[in-house]
Amino acid sequence: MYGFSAPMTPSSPLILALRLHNSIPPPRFHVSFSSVSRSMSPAMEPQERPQVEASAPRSNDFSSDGVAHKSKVTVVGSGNWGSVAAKLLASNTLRLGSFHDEVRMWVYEETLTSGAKLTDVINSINENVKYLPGVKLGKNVVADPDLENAVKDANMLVFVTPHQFMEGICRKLVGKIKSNVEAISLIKGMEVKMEGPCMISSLISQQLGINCCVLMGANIANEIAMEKFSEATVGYRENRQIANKWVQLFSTPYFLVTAVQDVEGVELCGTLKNVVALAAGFVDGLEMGNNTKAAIMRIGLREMKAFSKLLFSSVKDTTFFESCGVADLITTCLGGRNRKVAEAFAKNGGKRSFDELEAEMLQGQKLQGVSTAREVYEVLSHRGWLELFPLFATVHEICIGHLPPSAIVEHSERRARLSLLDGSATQYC
Ligand SMILES: NC(=O)c1ccc[n+]([C@@H]2O[C@H](COP(=O)([O-])OP(=O)(O)OC[C@H]3O[C@@H](n4cnc5c(N)ncnc54)[C@H](O)[C@@H]3O)[C@@H](O)[C@H]2O)c1
Ligand SMILES: O=P(O)(O)OC[C@H](O)CO
Repeated sequence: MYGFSAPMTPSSPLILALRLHNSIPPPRFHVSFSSVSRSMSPAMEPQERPQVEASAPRSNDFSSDGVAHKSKVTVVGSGNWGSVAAKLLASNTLRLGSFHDEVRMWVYEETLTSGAKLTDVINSINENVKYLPGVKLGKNVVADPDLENAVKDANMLVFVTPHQFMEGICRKLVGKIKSNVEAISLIKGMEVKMEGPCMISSLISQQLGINCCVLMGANIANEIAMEKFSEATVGYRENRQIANKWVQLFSTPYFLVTAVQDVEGVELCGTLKNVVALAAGFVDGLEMGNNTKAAIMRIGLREMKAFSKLLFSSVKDTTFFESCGVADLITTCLGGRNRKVAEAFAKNGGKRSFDELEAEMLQGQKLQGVSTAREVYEVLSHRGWLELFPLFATVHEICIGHLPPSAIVEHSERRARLSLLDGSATQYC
């Protein structure tokens, strides 16, 4: 079987409740690879019901001679989430007439312990044995170790690498992509430059001169790989039609995507929750219990909102109630990698470094929270805001060994003067 063999039955209570609220498309389960028929498969109707695919011609782009062109999708990245993203996209490019079937996936090449190249293995058994073992990606996913070659024909670029590698990747892509490319970033992180913080979507837009949306949410990749029901949020700047196209390209019966016009709010939620997840992991490692963890999550959410609104006055309160906000915070603090490694860090009394624990526990997968905590701390100290964000500041100081893990509670208890933050904010980057 291939494609939509969702584990939830069409009559499961959750699916029924969601459908009653008109927020989930009707079931199209058990579509096999061979039986996918463009003319017969109905258009996906995600929550905000984009009409891109539903309206008569199936293609979106037309040349001057009126000939329709199909969009080509490339995924830049092939880690745990990158591989799942490729799987999601590949099931939809087969189904939607306005996309080429093939989804190209750029792989940061490595040699496996067997001596084989990761790319060769992915292409021969259709599985990313290192970052997503046991899951077939779809036969239309093609792994490519050559970055330039992977992007050269793409109209739609999906960026999903750990954030620390994006600056170098963008530098390599300058002048190598088509002029009409649309991009989306699934990357949870930011850069801090001399001028101030720079979100990864802005880095992509500025370095490559292209529009870039974001997709964030309560999305532990391994669960989505198993086709368990999840939600996600697309953040867009102005072009609603492009946002709809991304919603359509990612939506499946088990992956429900909603678009909101708040690119910075969505991206900051996805970025900052990783810092709170470290705090939650410290609490778990110290066995402080659920009430303490809930308190830390609440304080963290308050700091996420205040920090986001201080950086970008356009950030909307409602964004924090989308999947990218409170839902992602909860799932990451319960089951994410940042939480898990922070728990081990606290259990070891801070004596083993995050780098060491990451290498041992994640085997090549990367944490985003530790570097994000440092980046946030840089912004806070630059702007004189350290006192206003005790949880964010304390997480960084614990990570670098200046404070013990137990400080997470002692220091986060200090009353933050967040009422001071309800002022206007300047837009940076
Ligand atoms: N895994 C998840 O559950 C999940 C869910 C949502 C969002 N995200 C976000 O997606 C982004 C990517 O995470 P992931 O889970 O796909 O990756 P990962 O942590 O599983 O894997 C690390 C990836 O980095 C690559 N890499 C290593 N060194 C590199 C280099 N020098 N240059 C370029 N690439 C290099 C590796 O080949 C591998 O593909 C992160 O921002 C993460 O926060 C992850
Ligand atoms: O495993 P983490 O901590 O990187 O979090 C994964 C995702 O961001 C959860 O949505």
